[in-house]
Amino acid sequence: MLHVSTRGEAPALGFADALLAGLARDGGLYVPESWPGLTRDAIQGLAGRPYAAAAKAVLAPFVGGEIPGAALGAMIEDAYATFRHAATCPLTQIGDNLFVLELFHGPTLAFKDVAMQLLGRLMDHVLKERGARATIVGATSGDTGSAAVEAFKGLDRVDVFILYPHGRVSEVQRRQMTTVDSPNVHALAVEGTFDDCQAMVKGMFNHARFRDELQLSGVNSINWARVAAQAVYYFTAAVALGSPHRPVSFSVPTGNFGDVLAGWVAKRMGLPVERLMIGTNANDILARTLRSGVYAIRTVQPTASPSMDIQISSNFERLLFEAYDRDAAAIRRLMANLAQSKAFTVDEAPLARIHREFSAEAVSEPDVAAEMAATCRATGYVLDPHTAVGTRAGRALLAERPDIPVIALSTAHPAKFPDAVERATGIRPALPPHMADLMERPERFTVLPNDRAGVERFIRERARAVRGAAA
Ligand SMILES: Cc1ncc(COP(=O)(O)O)c(C=O)c1O
Ligand SMILES: N[C@@H](CCOP(=O)(O)O)C(=O)O
Repeated sequence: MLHVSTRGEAPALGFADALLAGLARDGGLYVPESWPGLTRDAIQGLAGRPYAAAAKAVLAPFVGGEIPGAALGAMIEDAYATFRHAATCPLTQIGDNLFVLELFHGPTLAFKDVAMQLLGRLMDHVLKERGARATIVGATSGDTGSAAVEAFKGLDRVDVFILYPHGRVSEVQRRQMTTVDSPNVHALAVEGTFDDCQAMVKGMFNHARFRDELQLSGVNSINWARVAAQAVYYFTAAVALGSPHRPVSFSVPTGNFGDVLAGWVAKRMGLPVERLMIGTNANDILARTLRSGVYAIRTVQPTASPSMDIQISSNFERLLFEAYDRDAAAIRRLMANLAQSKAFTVDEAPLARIHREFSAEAVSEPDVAAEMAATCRATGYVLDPHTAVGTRAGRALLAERPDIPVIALSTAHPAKFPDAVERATGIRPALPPHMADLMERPERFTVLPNDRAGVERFIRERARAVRGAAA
């Protein structure tokens, strides 16, 4: 299976090359050149199977034989053995036809582990096969970074540099990145926002000399393999509720648009999904875009769901590529407008295509807190603030179609955001036993100004020092 860039000016790559490349060399994002499908029988056959079995069935067509089936299967088994729930990603009912898909039973308590545990193994496998090494640079608003640190710590073929916005992640998130004592892990606190960190990472990929010298790889959802791995839980959740015989809708707390895009991919592969709800917090660029067609960047506002404090939703580019019938020139034009004037307008026909499958709701800060409080009062279930955006937006779908089950993605364990949860519910969720001493562990991080050249210099020097010490 070849992968093409949304901007049409980078070489098409196979799965393993796209996995290591991260961002395409023309600044675009890789997508498979065509969408594989699963038959109704194959989808039905996932019912009752372990999560790893579903992952093998969904991911095999994307990998396309580039990694032998037995090796891929072993990596998948291994990745999901790290989860602390027998079902890996279980469903819980919290209302009439309203379900929560718990994606937080992995090592770092957020949905990022689902893809990252596999990505770490896949990258290590490909690098070993090629006798190569890589420098991973990632931008995080808190969860991708901790999941990446956990997945890549101690690997001798990769150095990991994680850029996070200084002072804008929760204490638990920060400590998950800064307390891992492994020489190949580097936590960089950038004096800026997540969008600044993400722009810096993309800038590094577009800086050809730096990219080649350090053999850069990316683990954000700009990496196609991340999105593919996230498509799996849409299948397992829908099948548990009777798909393919019964359609379901999903409500997804959204920031960088990777997770909800994975739901769209599952639908393209044949899963009967009625609606995909994009739930945003007060950083509502996507809700505004669906309403008006105008994608316009505003200043990011800090909220109780900091992982979604994002204005530039990278993966929206992948959806636009499809909505524009894969017209790469149109995508280049939109992205040039964004770079020049911090805005672009989606044309009428592509916007109408997006509306056919997606809805969007922005959930205000008081409504997020009210959703956490009301759910806890009514059911005893404690939502984290990101999940609360999803359940609240999901209720809007139910108001329109009460007969179609809505699955809200629960993207983080409430203990990652104890202050916000306690403010809303009066309950302070405890960290699970494997993290009980997190607050006592020593931290190691470097604060850097919001300046790409300076961060590149730091990464180059640090990578040289680590490689020199290891040689
Ligand atoms: C806890 C949590 N929920 C939701 C999101 C949004 O996911 P996405 O960026 O894939 O839209 C993120 C990160 O972006 C997150 O960390
Ligand atoms: N919320 C994310 C932001 C980055 O998203 P990604 O899915 O593109 O890695 C985070 O926690 O870092």
